[in-house]
Amino acid sequence: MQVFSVAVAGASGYAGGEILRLLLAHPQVRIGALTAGSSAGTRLGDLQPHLTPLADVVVQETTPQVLSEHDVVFLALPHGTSAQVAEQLPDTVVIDAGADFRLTDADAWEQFYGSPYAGSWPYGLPELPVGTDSKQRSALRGARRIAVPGCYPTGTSLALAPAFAAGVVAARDVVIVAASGTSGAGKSLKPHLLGAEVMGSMSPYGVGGVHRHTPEIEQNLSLAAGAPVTVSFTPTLAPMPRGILATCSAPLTDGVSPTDVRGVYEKAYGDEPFVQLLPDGRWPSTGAVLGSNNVQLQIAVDERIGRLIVVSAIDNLTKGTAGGAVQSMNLALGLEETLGLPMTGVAP
Ligand SMILES: NC(=O)C1=CN([C@@H]2O[C@H](COP(=O)(O)OP(=O)(O)OC[C@H]3O[C@@H](n4cnc5c(N)ncnc54)[C@H](OP(=O)(O)O)[C@@H]3O)[C@@H](O)[C@H]2O)C=CC1
Ligand SMILES: CC(=O)N[C@@H](CCC(=O)OP(=O)(O)O)C(=O)O
Repeated sequence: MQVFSVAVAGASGYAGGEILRLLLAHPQVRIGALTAGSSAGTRLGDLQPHLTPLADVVVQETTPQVLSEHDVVFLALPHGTSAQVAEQLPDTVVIDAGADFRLTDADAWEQFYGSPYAGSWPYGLPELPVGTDSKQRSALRGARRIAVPGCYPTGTSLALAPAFAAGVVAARDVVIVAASGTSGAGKSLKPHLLGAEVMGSMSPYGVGGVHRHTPEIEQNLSLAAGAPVTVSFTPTLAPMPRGILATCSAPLTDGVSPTDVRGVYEKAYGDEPFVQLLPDGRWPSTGAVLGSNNVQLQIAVDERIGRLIVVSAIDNLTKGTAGGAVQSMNLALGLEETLGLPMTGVAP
């Protein structure tokens, strides 16, 4: 059995920590260098106390020399940092959890990120329908560079893409409201994320089409539809550490019945190991997907106003980041896609 050496840059952060949690259970991976920024020189056990088997590994500085000795490098670094590191790793498979290479439209990048465009890499969302008969996974097999999706785009794109791919919704008045756990904002100290601000309270942010995941969601849905799709996207912060619950809706095409829509989703996801269309009447919850690579979905048709409503739940750190990253690595290396990825959540 082939074993691949893997380094993680950003090992002290939330995304890097979750990548390591999954890699520790991966049968074909040997964890090598762990790197970070200001915490270089610290034992991982002092930074990520839940990663017991790696407690005595000392985190190193993030340099091309340290990282290039590996078959695979995961980058879990702030936006802009990963692009600089990746270009110095020409011979390594690089899986970037950051946003640097997610967008194919340079103007959209500059508008939403306000920095120079670095380019685009194959997008790491294997289950994403691309047109009627294809999925994004075909672009990931054997890839040497992969851009892992943002957490909101993962849950929301998988919620609506089958409907766009099948043409059962119209590409206008698409509305998405999603609540995220606070780990989505990373580990660094931010005043609006203090416990006293977040506990027992919910609030929106990035309202009015300005959140940087808006163009990423539009890119995914446009790819599915084969035509431009625009969305109204409103993120909200929820008083929980992990999870994203997204409520997504779009106008139904004339003459489409609730049974037709259910058939579309059953066909799109019936064979997907990580995407579960729940039985009628049961609704997704973040608690049920906690710590797993699963996406739970449920659909409803509001016949009174002719809209499709799709609710999705993911764990933002697992399927929304690290799980998507490891799943993409499996495809890039020609391994079984599900290796090392939890399909059971943690409850209660
Ligand atoms: N949290 C989430 O749900 C998701 C996060 N992501 C992406 O993953 C990436 C990491 O996010 P997250 O883990 O949340 O962030 P954190 O703030 O928790 O971690 C950031 C990591 O980057 C390291 N770092 C910061 N600056 C540098 C630098 N100049 N050189 C080397 N290392 C540096 C930090 O090291 P140190 O501690 O030593 O400073 C730390 O390990 C981001 O691009 C984020 O957008 C993607 C999807 C979802
Ligand atoms: C709750 C929260 O703050 N979430 C983050 C998104 C996390 C994510 O997916 O990050 P990247 O696109 O940066 O990789 C945000 O809204 O900025």
